[in-house]
Amino acid sequence: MRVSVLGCGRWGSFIAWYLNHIGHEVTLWGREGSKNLEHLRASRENGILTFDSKIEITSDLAAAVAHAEVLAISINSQNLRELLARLRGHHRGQPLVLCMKGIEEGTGLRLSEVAAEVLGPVETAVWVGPGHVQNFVKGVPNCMVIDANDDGLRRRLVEAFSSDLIRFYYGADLIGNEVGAAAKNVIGIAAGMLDGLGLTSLKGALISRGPREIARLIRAMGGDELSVYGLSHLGDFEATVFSAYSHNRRFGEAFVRGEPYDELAEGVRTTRALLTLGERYEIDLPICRAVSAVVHGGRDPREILSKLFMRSLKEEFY
Ligand SMILES: NC(=O)c1ccc[n+]([C@@H]2O[C@H](COP(=O)([O-])OP(=O)(O)OC[C@H]3O[C@@H](n4cnc5c(N)ncnc54)[C@H](O)[C@@H]3O)[C@@H](O)[C@H]2O)c1
Ligand SMILES: O=P(O)(O)OC[C@H](O)CO
Repeated sequence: MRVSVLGCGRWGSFIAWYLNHIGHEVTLWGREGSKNLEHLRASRENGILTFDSKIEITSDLAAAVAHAEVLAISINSQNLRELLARLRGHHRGQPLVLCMKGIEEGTGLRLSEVAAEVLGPVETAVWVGPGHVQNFVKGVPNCMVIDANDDGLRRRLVEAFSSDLIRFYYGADLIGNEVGAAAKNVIGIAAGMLDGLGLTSLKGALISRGPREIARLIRAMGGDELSVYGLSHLGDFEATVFSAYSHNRRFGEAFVRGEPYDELAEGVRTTRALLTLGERYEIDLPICRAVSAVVHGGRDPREILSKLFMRSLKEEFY
């Protein structure tokens, strides 16, 4: 399959590396002037992976799109709308594979909904689930999930992209998989905060209570609440809540320690988007609210944690 990957950061570069590794014809596009692109062009490596000579690297969006049967996109979620608007003039209806985890701030739209809003009806898949580049390039396998708004696309991609390095499952709940994947980053920030506060032992409670509030939201949005226990959310906790590689977990830890953190932590802006959805669907999201109170509201994390504990008492499952 001829695939163009749009976005040459940590994950986009990996997607290009992986698809080439399993025999697809790959072009990687990045913005002209992008440091990642320049570095990859000059050295064909990015500090974590090394590119095979067959991978084309370009800053010509029109050429990258013209070449492709499928477009895989992996950039900051909040910039997807802007990239799709640039893509509009070149797009010839090729299916999109969104390799990203977020919900649009301001609108509360899932990324597949953003794609439909900008490009009109388009076959769109999401590729989500656990995995860090550092592990994959060492040959450590993982399981992921591909879901789509079109059954044929979902099947074609799972079958074309599966290998002994990534075992893909057919996703069957686009709402649940998109919301679950985005929300795991917020749980990851909360986990990092616990690490930073010396409260790592509370992570068990976090990974039990976090999915319950996200499950209620998914159900209210028309998805299947069981999706929260699939690869896109619970299945991603080892790679996020417990991993030394997770940018979201590391952001949360650095934040409560008052240290700077420069990498992309998608959960920061997804937190706000989830609260928008919580209001829209009248679902209380206490853990998301707590993360937002600390990260956006500047509140003391210990005080916010104590408030979480002192809420009215509840049945465990409701
Ligand atoms: N296991 C997984 O599924 C997995 C793993 C890592 C990251 N991700 C997801 O991949 C996405 C990207 O994360 P990352 O770690 O690669 O981030 P990153 O910061 O390393 O890379 C983002 C890239 O997007 C580019 N970019 C930003 N706005 C753009 C625009 N408007 N047009 C073109 N390029 C633009 C940046 O220049 C950068 O190269 C996130 O949504 C993240 O959650 C998924
Ligand atoms: O490093 P993070 O927190 O962006 O997580 C990366 C992947 O989503 C883990 O599967």
